This record gives sequence, structure tokens and C-alpha cells, in this order.
Amino acid sequence: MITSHTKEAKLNRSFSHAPLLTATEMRAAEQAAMAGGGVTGLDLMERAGAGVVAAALAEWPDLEEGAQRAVVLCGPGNNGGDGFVIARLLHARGWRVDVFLLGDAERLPPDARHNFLRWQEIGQVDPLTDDALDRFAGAEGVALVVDALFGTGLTRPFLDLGAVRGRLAAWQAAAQPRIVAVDVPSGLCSDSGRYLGHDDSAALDTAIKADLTVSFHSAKPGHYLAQGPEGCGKLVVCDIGLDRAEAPTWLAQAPLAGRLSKAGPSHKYAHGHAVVLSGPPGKGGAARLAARGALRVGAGLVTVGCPLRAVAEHAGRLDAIMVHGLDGTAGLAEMLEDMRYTGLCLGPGLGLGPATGELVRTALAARRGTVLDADALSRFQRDPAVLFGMLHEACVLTPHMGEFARLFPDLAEQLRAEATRGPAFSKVDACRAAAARAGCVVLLKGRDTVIAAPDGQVAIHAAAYERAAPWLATAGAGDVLAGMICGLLARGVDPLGAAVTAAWLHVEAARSYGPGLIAEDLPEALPRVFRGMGL
Ligand SMILES: NC(=O)C1=CN([C@@H]2O[C@H](COP(=O)(O)OP(=O)(O)OC[C@H]3O[C@@H](n4cnc5c(N)ncnc54)[C@H](O)[C@@H]3O)[C@@H](O)[C@H]2O)[C@@H](O)CC1
Ligand SMILES: [K+]
Repeated sequence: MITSHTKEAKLNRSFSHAPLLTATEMRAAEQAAMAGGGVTGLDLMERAGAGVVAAALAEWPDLEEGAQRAVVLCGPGNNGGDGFVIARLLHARGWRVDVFLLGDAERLPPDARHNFLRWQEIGQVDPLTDDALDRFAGAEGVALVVDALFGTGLTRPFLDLGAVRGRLAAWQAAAQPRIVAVDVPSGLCSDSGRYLGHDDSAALDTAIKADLTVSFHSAKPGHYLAQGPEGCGKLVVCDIGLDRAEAPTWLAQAPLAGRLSKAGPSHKYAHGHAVVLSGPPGKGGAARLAARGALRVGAGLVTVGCPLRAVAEHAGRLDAIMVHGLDGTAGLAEMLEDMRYTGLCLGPGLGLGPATGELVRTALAARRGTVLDADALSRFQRDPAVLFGMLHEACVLTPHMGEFARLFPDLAEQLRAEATRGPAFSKVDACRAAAARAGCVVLLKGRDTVIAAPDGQVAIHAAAYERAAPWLATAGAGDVLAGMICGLLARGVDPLGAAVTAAWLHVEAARSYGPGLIAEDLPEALPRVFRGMGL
């Protein structure tokens, strides 16, 4: 599952991005390094443990002051092994450390067992039972709890230890020790960001939620998807000396400024002409928002194409954006004979009637860069295969979860089903399968937006951690996103690049505007974002 060098080189020109490794890919990276002979599993475990200690001390400098007290909860695998290393390193700093083990010490894997035995030369290990935790509940002065129960090896729900979660929650509320999770908060699936065995909405009430999560080598999809960000608190990735891995899934980061620059050809047609189709009078606001997004993202020209009877409404509301009255699908077909129209956007406010289906058919036959959103997707709920049969590789579909379920009901159902085994079916899995089925780029919206191409590449764009943008949950924001993608397609950006770039800019615009944001503000915030990028 490693991308080819050619593909990688192409991606590198478009984005800065970091690979996100699944549990299987992470294991493979570790195995490859060990097979190369340069490093042993014990070396990696030592580096992982040292990385957690360093990250915790960097996060909370007050922990450097005086002797502190820590509780380390170790699990039955190598995540627990990291825990024994951490206990030893904290002890070496003069800390008082209490260590609990979940499971049978005899059955620990070799590296974890080695570190268990080393710890036993220093201190004792208590079994992690309800009784032990009860006895410990009154312990004073615990400054740090280390969650080293389960990492990437979580295969089944972590249910029988409701007591642990309850205790941690109680400690967090009462004594307020900091909780640092090793690799992932235990119970969270590192591939999907889902807490196994829990209804999603209830999971966070009972889960181990960390204040800081320290992962190794590369972040994992689960740190960014679903409940990952809430569970992890804050994320730090520490280097454990493995070679940089490439993977088909990566984290979308800032687009390279050069790709958005207007330096070079100065003629407006050099930057493309985007067309946003609008619905009937009184329903044109969504199209106008999309058109504004297309214009601000740098399309040379933008036209709203609308029914003849909606021309007056649009003309009264638009200046820099042109209005073109269309006489149904024939009018659209005639308009698109002009090859200077380079990007299309259909869906926002378009309506769910048969006319929408016909407009989509006509637009797709013109084979331009085309964004299909909202009604242009929902219209095909009864027979998605009809839509899939018309799509081409210059298309981008931008469903939210409800629209996704209309087009890909089986995939949505898999995502909705309770996750009972790890690694669990993830939004990445769903979106990757959808893109393969549709034969074009699919951008599945959410705080964790997932963007998949039909060749299997997937970018996760998460408005989480330092890029949280809660104000983006506002009416019309999706219309602006569709318009921004359309504008980039019109400018000649490839579909995956356009979708990833727009997703990043959209969140950046929201963050730069801040509280009180409404959809109209998003396009207007783009100039500030561009200036910040040095454009
Ligand atoms: N892969 C790597 O490159 C490295 C891995 N390291 C650590 O190793 C971890 C992965 O170790 P493992 O693969 O041993 O996996 P884990 O330590 O995450 O857990 C695996 C063990 O837990 C059991 N288990 C899974 N779910 C359970 C449940 N719900 N209840 C009870 N038992 C359950 C499994 O049967 C297995 O015995 C990483 O998360 C990381 O912390 C680090 O030491 C550094 C290097
Ligand atoms: K953990």
C-alpha cells in the first residue's frame, strides 16, 4: 500500500502533507526497520517511552519542579511495554511511580516483558483490578497518569474496564492529574477514531480522554477522524528513528502558495471562467455564495447561470459576477459550447425536481471540471448508478453525511454500525470505496473532512486541534466550499488538488474571521488568508 515515487513526487509539488499510518502500516514500518538490522524492538520501545516523557515535560513544565507522583497503567501488549519504560524513566528523575498491569505478566510480548522485568528491579507491579483501583482512589498528589493500556493493537472493545475509565474520570475531576495517552487513548481505534463497542455519541462520556497524546513516527488516521481529537486532547508525534514512510492516506496541510498565485499570465481568461448554476427565483442565495467563493479563490471570471425568470433577482445582487439566463438544458448545452467556461458547479439551491437531473446530465456531457453538491447529488437518491454512469474523472462530489448516505447507502450503513472489532471501518474506508465506485473525487464533509480519489489516495482534512473552526457550522458554508472547489477547477487545478486546497482554505478563512462568522464572510476572508500565505 505504498504510493509510487512518481505519484509522490507529483503530490509533493502540490501540498505539504504528512502520511497517516494505519496500525498495519505502522507495524510494517517497524518490521522493515528491524529487518534492516539497524534497530531492535527494544530500541524503538525505549525511544517511544523517552518520547512520551519528554513530551509530557515539555507540555507541563511545572512537572519538572520537585519530585512528583505518577500512576502508570500498563496493558497486555507493547503499548504496556512503553508504559514500563516510562515508569523507569520517571523513577530515574526522582518521581514516585505506581505501576498497574492489566493481564498476565507471563504472557507479555518479549520486549514488553523485558521492560516489565527491568521495572520489577525498581518497584512493584499491581494487577489492575477494581479492588486495586479502589485502594488507590484516595492517593494524594498524583500529578500524572500514563495511559499505556492499549495502542494500535486494540482488536476488541475495552468494555470490562468501565471501572478504570470511571476512576480516571473521577481523578480528572477531583485531583486533576494530567492524563497522557501513549500512542492513542486506550479504547480508541487508531485507524478510525472510533471508540470500539460504544455508541458514538455516548462514548466520550465513559472513554479515557487524554489531555495529551504522544504518538510515534507518524500520526494515525484515528487521531484526526471521528472522536479522535476529543479523545486525544492534544497530539504530539515523536520521532523514533524510522525512515519517513509514505502511505496512501495523508493529512491535508497548507497548499503550496505557488499553486494559488496569480503571478504569470495577467489576462483574466488565463485563470478560467467558472459557472455556478442556480435554481428558481427566491432560491438563488446558495448559488450566489458559491459564485462568490469561486471568484475570491481566483477564477478569472464567474457567471451565475440561472432560469430566465431568476435573472432579475441575481442581477440586482451581483456586480463582479455575471448573470446568464438559461433556457433549460438546451440553453446550458449551448452555453457550454464556448470552451472558455472551464469549471462548473451544480447543486446549491438547484432544487430536487427532474430539471436538476437533466442539467446534471448536460453539464457532465460537457466534460469540464465539475463540482456536484447538495441537490445535484440528492436528485439521484433513487438510482445512484445513473449518476455514476455519467461521472468523469474531472468531477468532484461534495456530499455531507446525509447526501453521502443517499448515494452510497451501504457504505453509510457500515459507518453507522457499531464498531465491535478493531481496526474498525472508518470514514477513510467509506470515502475511498465511494470514490472508486463513482470514478471521481469524493469529498465527504464534516469536522473531519475526508477527500478520496478513485486511485485510492485519501487526504484527511481535520478542523481539529490548533485548526479547530467551530464557527464553520453555519448555513451556507458548504455552498461556499463547493464554489471554491469550482473556482480552482476553473483555474486548472486537478480535482484532488482543488478539493484538498479548498478544504484547507475554507477552514483557514473561518479561523481568520473567527467568532460570529457567517457564510458570506468566508469568501471575504480569503484575501487575508492569501496574504498570510505570502501571495
Ligand atoms: N509498531 C511500532 O513501531 C512500535 C510500537 N510501539 C507500541 O506498541 C503498541 C502496539 O503494540 P501491540 O501491537 O502489542 O498492541 P497493544 O499494546 O495496543 O495491545 C495488544 C494486546 O492487547 C490485546 N487486546 C486488544 N484489545 C483488547 C481488549 N479490548 N481487551 C483486552 N485485551 C485486548 C491483544 O490481544 C494484544 O495482546 C503501539 O501502540 C505503541 O505504543 C512502540 O513501542 C514503538 C514502536
Ligand atoms: K494508550
